[in-house]
Amino acid sequence: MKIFSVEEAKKTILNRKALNRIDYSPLTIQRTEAYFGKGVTPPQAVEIILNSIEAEGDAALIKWSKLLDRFEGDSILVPQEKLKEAWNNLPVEIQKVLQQAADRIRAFHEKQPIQSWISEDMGGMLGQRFTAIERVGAYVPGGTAPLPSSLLMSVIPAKVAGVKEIYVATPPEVDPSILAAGYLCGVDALYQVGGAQAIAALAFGTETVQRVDKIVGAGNLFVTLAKMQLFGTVGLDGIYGPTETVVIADSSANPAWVAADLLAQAEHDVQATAILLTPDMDLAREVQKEVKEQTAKLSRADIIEVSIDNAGGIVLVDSIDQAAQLGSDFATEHLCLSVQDPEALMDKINNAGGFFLGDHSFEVLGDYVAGPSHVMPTGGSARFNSPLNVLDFVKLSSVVGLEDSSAQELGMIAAELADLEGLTAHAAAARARAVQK
Ligand SMILES: NC(=O)c1ccc[n+]([C@@H]2O[C@H](COP(=O)([O-])OP(=O)(O)OC[C@H]3O[C@@H](n4cnc5c(N)ncnc54)[C@H](O)[C@@H]3O)[C@@H](O)[C@H]2O)c1
Ligand SMILES: N[C@H](CO)Cc1c[nH]c[nH+]1
Ligand SMILES: [Zn+2]
Repeated sequence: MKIFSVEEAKKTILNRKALNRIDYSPLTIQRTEAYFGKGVTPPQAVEIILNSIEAEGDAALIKWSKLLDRFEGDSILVPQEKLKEAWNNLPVEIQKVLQQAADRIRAFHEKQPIQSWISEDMGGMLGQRFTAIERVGAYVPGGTAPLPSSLLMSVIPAKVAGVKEIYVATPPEVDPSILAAGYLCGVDALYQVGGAQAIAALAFGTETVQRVDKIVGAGNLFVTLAKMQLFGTVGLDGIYGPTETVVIADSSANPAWVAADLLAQAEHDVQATAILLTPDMDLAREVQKEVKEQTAKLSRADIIEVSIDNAGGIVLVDSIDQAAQLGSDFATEHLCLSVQDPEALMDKINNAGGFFLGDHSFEVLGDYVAGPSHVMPTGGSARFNSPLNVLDFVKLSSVVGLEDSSAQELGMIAAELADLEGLTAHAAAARARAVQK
């Protein structure tokens, strides 16, 4: 893991680019050209997929799944009895930990206050009425690693919000743990399809896949690019792409744990980001050594080495305050504060998907069982977006039921403003109320 100066880091690993203009890794370019032809970029490949799903439905879905995921089945829909069978076949201790995680995630999201309200002190009924989104698609990543935890983290907040129909899509072959998690959470259907093609199918609907009102869930570059291209066609939760973690550490931090936390997130994807910001050169060297030694023992060392080489590093900062500013500007998904006083440091930082306070509240707890959803904003979108939560599954409607007297008085103001805008029909509608019934 390379040690950077702040100046070097600002030109490289801390330099955020808009997602669809990033320099794709050679591996990603090579894979995409292998499927779509020389010179085809990932956004162009995604556009090809989306257009074909919209035009050809299931036929295109099967075609892409065969090409991209070596799918050999003939139906995208996994029968519900397969979900129940997978749950029943799980070892009891695995059923127990999935249930424990699900219970904590539910308990956390049930604490989120969602309350419709009506006031009567502005001339009649005025307020906001919350309603759950009717149909939600939850994408569960499963390319390099099946993530049943992601199914819990996407579906449970939707259930707490009152969403009536929840459809899951995840790449084939679907790991039994994901099927079992789908049974545990009571999903309405589970489709064995991944990538951009899954997002397109949920957005447009096909002969087999239910069209939904909103799609949530994390995914790789292709899933994220598909969501970006489908903005407006379907409701979307945000940019929850390749995993990112930034650790801010001082001399109090445990270098072995800092290295372990960086590697945990680096193993998600060749495009994952793992960065340490520290003013302590001794710690930097210790972590560098730990990263090397620990990586050698990890089964996903191949992914880690690419991601660390691609977007990882240690940045030697002048102070913890400078680290806080750099961290906030980077707006990472996970921000781990392994410092003497993490709460005080958090108060100096505005942007992060999730704050993990202290050496013991490590982000892997957040990945599985702390409670908040681990589906968190990436690509710098933590500047304006949040981790997936109950609010993603409700929408509100304004309620206006003014008393006649107030309406007439306000109508005259509206009419003047309509005149100002040259909207004569608006003005006429307002003035029509001014005339006694
Ligand atoms: N931000 C978060 O909250 C969060 C949470 C969990 C996981 N993640 C991220 O989700 C991602 C999971 O990635 P994954 O790849 O394991 O699974 P994935 O399910 O996101 O993507 C796999 C799909 O990508 C498609 N694909 C792969 N290469 C392609 C190519 N060259 N052209 C077109 N399509 C292609 C395949 O069809 C496959 O079904 C990782 O980046 C991980 O870091 C993020
Ligand atoms: N850290 C991931 C979010 O970027 C979530 C996850 C799932 N399983 C393990 N980790
Ligand atoms: Zn993780």
